[in-house]
Amino acid sequence: MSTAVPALEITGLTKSFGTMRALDEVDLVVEPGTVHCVLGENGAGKSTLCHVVGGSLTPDEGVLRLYGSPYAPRRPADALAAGIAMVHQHFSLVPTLTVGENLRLLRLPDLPRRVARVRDEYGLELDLGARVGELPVGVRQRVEIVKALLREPRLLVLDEPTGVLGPAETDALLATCRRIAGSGQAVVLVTHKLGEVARVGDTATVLRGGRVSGGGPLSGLPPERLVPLMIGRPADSLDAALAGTIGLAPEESGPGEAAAPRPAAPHGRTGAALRLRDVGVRRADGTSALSGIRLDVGFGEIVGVAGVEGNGQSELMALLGGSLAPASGSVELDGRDLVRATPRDRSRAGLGVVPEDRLHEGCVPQLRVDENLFLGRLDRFRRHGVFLDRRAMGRAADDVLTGHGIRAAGPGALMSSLSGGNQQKVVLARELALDPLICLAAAQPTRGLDIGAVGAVHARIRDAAAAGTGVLVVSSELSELLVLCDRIVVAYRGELLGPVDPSAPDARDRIGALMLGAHTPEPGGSGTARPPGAVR
Ligand SMILES: Nc1ncnc2c1ncn2[C@@H]1O[C@H](COP(=O)(O)OP(=O)(O)OP(=O)(O)O)[C@@H](O)[C@H]1O
Repeated sequence: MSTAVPALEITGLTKSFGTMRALDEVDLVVEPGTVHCVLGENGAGKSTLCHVVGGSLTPDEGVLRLYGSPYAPRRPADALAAGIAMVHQHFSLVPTLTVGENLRLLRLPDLPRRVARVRDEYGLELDLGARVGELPVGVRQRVEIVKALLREPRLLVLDEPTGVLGPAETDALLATCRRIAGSGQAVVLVTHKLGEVARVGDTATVLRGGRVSGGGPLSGLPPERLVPLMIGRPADSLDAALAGTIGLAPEESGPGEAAAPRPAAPHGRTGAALRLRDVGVRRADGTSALSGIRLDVGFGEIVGVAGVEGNGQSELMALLGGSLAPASGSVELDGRDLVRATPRDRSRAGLGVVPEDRLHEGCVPQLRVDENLFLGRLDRFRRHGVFLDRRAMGRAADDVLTGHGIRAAGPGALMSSLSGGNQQKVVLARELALDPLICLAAAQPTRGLDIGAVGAVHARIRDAAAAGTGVLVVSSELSELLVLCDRIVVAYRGELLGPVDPSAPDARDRIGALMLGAHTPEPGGSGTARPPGAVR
């Protein structure tokens, strides 16, 4: 490790939003030529820290030094001029433009040479003529990284860059981080994934409730020491299967280590909570996004949809949420036709939907947290059918916030003021509270959540299933599906392949093969007496 002046040195950084102290006297040192990981639970202050370094937030107190010089950015342009490039959680590309057009918006001199250098040095290939809106999410993320690297930064800050990436794309990104550090620059990497930390990090700082709870060289901070610093309780309090998936066990959790089997749903209902028959969906340009989909989710059953992103999963969720109508086929909730039902009708009928893009589709950012929690159900707080009893609503919301461990200034805080993970928890809490809840369809339910919250969400999903709800989980995290689901189908080019029994010894390999389009039949069927899943 270098003994030169630190790339970034932060001392006594404090930032409050009203009464919420997001950062409280934070100290942090990043050496050049290293990858420094910033860890912490949802709402710990990680993004706020990134925004201060990137010049989009001004601190209340504290001193920043960049390569030994005082650094006090007032706006993002100051950070860029000082040699800092940022990659935030949300994409900053213009979807209607091509990759090349997006890069030209940077107005950098000598762009072709820079693009060639980034390609040769980091192996990051781009199709400059491709329209960004049509690119898979992993490729879009690559464009964001290239965009940051084109500036030839001295410090690259990545705020949860792997949340939206599949395993191969994550590997490529982590390799890029190492290469950047290897060529002498510094990287700050915000992540929830301890496996990634162990693979690329040199040093770490852990935040908890806005304060530094620990940190130092990662050689002395194995996951079992990081976990208590992050979540305030010992690593062995985590669900065993989950611990495997975050690098606390020697092997990644896999089949056979899946969660203990749940008892069959006590209500003894037969039939399907959700039934899709021969469903076809077309995109706006007329091409087929989903075809011949047959899927049953039984009462009390958890069905997973695996697959590389961009194989029809988004359209499946849009179909269930009611924003996309099928071109053919039927969609039924407990025998009730849903095809023409509005999103509100669906929610009232008992279909909970957690969309992938919670901020834009799952909630109303400019409304309060309590209004978002009871969206569509405000009537229960009306007095004399007219006045909204805001106190009662606030009390009910407070209970939900406490019960779900949601960090917010209070029920009256604007949804947009919550950290990404806490927004996610609000959307999940709202959908899980539907009454009745016949079926819950959740896309990437734990994306962006801290490791303590992931376990809590898995427990809630299992509880809902144990109470008879059918659950459909779309996730790009195969480890998550293997610990959570009774049955897994694989989205491939708009079809659902499988099913695979996650407890089968070769489940991971079989799912991997199906992701590449292999039509391997399940020996002996799904291995359960449950309704058949995708039938191909
Ligand atoms: N603009 C804002 N207005 C009010 N409060 C804010 C604002 N931005 C952040 N906060 C609050 O500051 C705290 C820290 O948020 P931050 O986004 O930094 O957390 P985080 O560690 O990045 O969390 P996550 O892992 O969920 O992304 C949170 O409690 C959040 O609600």
